[in-house]
Amino acid sequence: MHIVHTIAELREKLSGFKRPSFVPTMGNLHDGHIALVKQAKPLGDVSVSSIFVNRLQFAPHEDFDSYPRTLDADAQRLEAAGCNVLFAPREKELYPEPQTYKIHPATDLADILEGHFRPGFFIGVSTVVLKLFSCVYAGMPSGVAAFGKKDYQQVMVVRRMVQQFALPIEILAGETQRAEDGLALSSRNGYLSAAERQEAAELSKALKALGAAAKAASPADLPGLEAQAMQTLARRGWKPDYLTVRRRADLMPPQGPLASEPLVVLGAAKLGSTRLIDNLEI
Ligand SMILES: Nc1ncnc2c1ncn2[C@@H]1O[C@H](COP(=O)(O)OP(=O)(O)OP(=O)(O)O)[C@@H](O)[C@H]1O
Ligand SMILES: CC(C)(CO)[C@@H](O)C(=O)[O-]
Ligand code: BAL
Repeated sequence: MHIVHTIAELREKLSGFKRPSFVPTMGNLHDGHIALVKQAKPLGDVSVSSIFVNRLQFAPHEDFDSYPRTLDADAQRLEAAGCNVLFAPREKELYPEPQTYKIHPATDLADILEGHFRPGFFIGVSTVVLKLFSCVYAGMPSGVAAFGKKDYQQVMVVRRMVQQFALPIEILAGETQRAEDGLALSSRNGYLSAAERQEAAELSKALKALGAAAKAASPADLPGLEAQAMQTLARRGWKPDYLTVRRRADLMPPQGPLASEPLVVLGAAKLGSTRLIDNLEI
């Protein structure tokens, strides 16, 4: 595996290939990331991953500074997974000057849920993803990029961007990899104390319970069920941002009979100072 830190080196290592399979990450890799690399690899002719903690998508009070940076261990895991090129740019390489040209996904999709609770988040994500895409795919006839369903809304925002800019990139959405107790794997799980780690599986349990209750309900019942689910977590010491049942197609609240369209239950909540997100398709 080649480890490259500049765009020029990346392009040099990719010259001669026609269809990169790419997994962008912020590093501190776990089995969720590795599963994405393994799923995407057979769909392209060279496997590329990036590690870049993107300041643009963090609000000033968020965890940009404390985000775990574990490049050596990450490189070992990627090499074992069959990655061919690891792109790990320094901040000055990707942002040599303040990034004043930004992608503003000003849509219903990007302003709700995560976009509501983390204003600016999808601007930062879309901007860096487009920039990473341009580093990896420039001059390529096609490509594939893999994102995890754990960040459900992020996959949808990226898909929409790829469609609106007519990028020749296929977006693969990988299933959420979980610990045995159901907790979605996430780099931020590393912030949890031992007691919090035990409690953390309650988020996926709450989504499951809300999904089961929603199946037997009508749309008018949903706000009450969602409020109950948030209260249950709050009583256990969580600070929930949202637990909600949405249409998979556009993440809007369902209008018609709940059995008639594909739905997803999404949640975000803070346990101590750690904010976790998860979701479950029902
Ligand atoms: N448990 C998981 N299963 C599948 N894909 C995942 C999982 N966790 C993260 N991913 C995906 O890996 C890619 C890189 O994510 P990132 O580096 O932010 O990791 P993360 O664990 O989600 O970190 P964070 O704790 O910051 O949310 C994203 O597409 C993300 O959706
Ligand atoms: C897609 C991404 C790498 C952009 O920084 C990040 O949002 C992530 O790791 O999910
Ligand atoms: N995994 C999504 C990136 C973030 O939370 O900043």
